[in-house]
Amino acid sequence: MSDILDTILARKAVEIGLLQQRYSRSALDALARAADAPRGFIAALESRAAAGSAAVIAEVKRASPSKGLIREDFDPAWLAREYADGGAACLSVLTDEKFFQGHNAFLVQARAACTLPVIRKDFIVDEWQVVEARAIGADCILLIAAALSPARLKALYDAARAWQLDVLVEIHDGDELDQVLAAGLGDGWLLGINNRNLRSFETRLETTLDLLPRLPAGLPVVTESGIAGAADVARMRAAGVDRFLVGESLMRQPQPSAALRALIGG
Ligand SMILES: O=P(O)(O)OC[C@@H](O)[C@@H](O)c1c[nH]c2ccccc12
Repeated sequence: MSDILDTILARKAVEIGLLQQRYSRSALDALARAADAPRGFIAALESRAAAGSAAVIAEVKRASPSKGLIREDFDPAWLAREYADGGAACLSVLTDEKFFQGHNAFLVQARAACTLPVIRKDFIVDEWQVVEARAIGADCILLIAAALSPARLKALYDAARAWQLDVLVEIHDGDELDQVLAAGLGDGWLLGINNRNLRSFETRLETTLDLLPRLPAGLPVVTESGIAGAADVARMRAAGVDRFLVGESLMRQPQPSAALRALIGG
């Protein structure tokens, strides 16, 4: 049976074809070379965590397949300034147009409005999308284990590192964790555990908590999705998780800066 992830990946194959029609590879490479230098996504996150604070990647997310439209008044530059003001370590910007109502331009606008590093949140399955990410100014990319064979994960990771991009590798269960660890990635990546199942949309914070005993010591982990407030942050921090990716609960607030400050706490 075909689920939402398969549907999204089928659309990505079309978009990659369009990208390859719009640019020659040498033209896309030239844009990527001309882009602003990467800001150091992992370094920014790690310095916040090392300082003993909750390190939050705050997400610019207008809509999602599971929630529909999340925020009516949507201004990526304003949101970026709110998130920076509220103490975000990094930003995440959805660039997928069809399923999340995102846009490459939103990443450009958000990044230009602050000094924080930005991850391009999309479904990357091809090297051209990695180069496109650098061309629009991304500092980090997401690679989703459920969408990639181990060999492709490694190839895309290597491509990202060659462009000085950091990588957030997302898993959702123990099998995906084993695959990622077996892929033999070097440095320059972080592990993300998505509490939301991309196939069923079920969101459980136990997804992160249950996987913790299986993680290699010293591997930094980001808990993603379903963080609704300060109580969830406290619960995670009590279990030793200090890095967070938060979208919806901040996007629904009239003043995201204040909401983020409350989430991070003292
Ligand atoms: O809005 P939430 O529940 O705070 O979740 C944010 C982020 O984790 C979620 O948007 C996400 C995690 N992994 C993804 C992969 C693709 C698209 C979106 C995502």
